[in-house]
Amino acid sequence: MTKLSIVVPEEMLVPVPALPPATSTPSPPQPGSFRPPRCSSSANYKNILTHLELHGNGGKNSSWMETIKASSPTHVRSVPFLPNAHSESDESDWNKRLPSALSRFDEITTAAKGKKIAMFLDYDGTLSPIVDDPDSAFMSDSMRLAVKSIAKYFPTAIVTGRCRDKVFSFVQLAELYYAGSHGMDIKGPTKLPKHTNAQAKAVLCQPASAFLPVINEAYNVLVEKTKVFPGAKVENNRFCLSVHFRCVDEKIWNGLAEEVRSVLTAFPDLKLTQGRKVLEIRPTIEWDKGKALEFLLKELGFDDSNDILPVYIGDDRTDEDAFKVLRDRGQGFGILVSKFPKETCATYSLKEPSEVKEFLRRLVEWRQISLKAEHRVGVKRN
Ligand SMILES: O=P(O)(O)OC[C@H]1O[C@H](O[C@H]2O[C@H](CO)[C@@H](O)[C@H](O)[C@H]2O)[C@H](O)[C@@H](O)[C@@H]1O
Repeated sequence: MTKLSIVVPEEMLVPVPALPPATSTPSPPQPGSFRPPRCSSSANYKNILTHLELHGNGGKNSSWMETIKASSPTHVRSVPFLPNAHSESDESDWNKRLPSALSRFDEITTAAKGKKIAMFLDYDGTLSPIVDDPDSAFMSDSMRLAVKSIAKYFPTAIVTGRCRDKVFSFVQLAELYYAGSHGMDIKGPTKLPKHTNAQAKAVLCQPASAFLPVINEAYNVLVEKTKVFPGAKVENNRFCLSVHFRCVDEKIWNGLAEEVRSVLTAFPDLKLTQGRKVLEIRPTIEWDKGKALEFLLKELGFDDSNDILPVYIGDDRTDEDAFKVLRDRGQGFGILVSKFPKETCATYSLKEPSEVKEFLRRLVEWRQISLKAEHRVGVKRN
């Protein structure tokens, strides 16, 4: 029997006990809220829960806190019924299941021949390494240059759980699309790159704007109520909130989660999910990074086009919604940033932000070479 080891990553944890999982029926749409044509997020979330249940991490007896303790991304955890787990063959199994986008680079560029690449990039854990202080998750200059170069050749969007203005202050590239608040706040480039049209510049999509008052109210209450938990930090991401517990003593994680849950009982239009040592609070509308990806493809004029190759790179559970959209469309590739095996709808993997940078650089190089070749052919013909 093949031995298998698995890391239960931070973002694949079961939701806080007693909260409705993401599969629950959302509240009726609020005035002005946007109902997208199709939704895929809950299905994927259900898969993850099923996975956790299958492997003994989501069972009723295991507490939320125990699950979190076992979830550090550097913590290799054996599947209970397959003991003595981690081995070199595990790594090669993982590489076979989700090959490196760098080692399979030629496969990707072959698929891109005759098509236009559209690049979608998550921020935290993808373009910047995970750090303790969310306000200090800066992007390196070399990463900024790599993203700037990619945007010269391909339409490029940042798709993040962060507030759009905040992520812009980190990235500082006006030629990109930005989809903040898990895709609930989308804006087109303010500086027009060569490949975009004038229409794209005016893009603005805010499907959760009707929820702003309730989100702000919940933010104020959460700031007050979490003050007694040293290290806890509430981040206002405009159309969603984050309660960070990375710097909270794990002995009080459970208490903090209970407090957040208790606050949310007064806000039935908000739901709670979980990311990398963060509790995420957002409106109950059916909108996620996958919906944002579909919206942007449409805005770019590629909705029904076979001439597009969308590439989405991300590290978080929330990015799975976008990976799934690509998989369901049979179009483009999801690239998961992770050093460890995870359940995923992505096609390829990259280990960390430095590999993301390397991948972006190689793509730029490939594009420059193919443009030169196209130019030479054009000159010969004329
Ligand atoms: O969609 P993303 O761009 O991946 O944003 C998801 C959350 O990212 C940030 O939190 C995460 O990164 C922090 C900085 O490295 C880290 O301290 C935290 O523990 C991580 O959860 C961001 O602060 C959140 O608001 C986003 O929801």
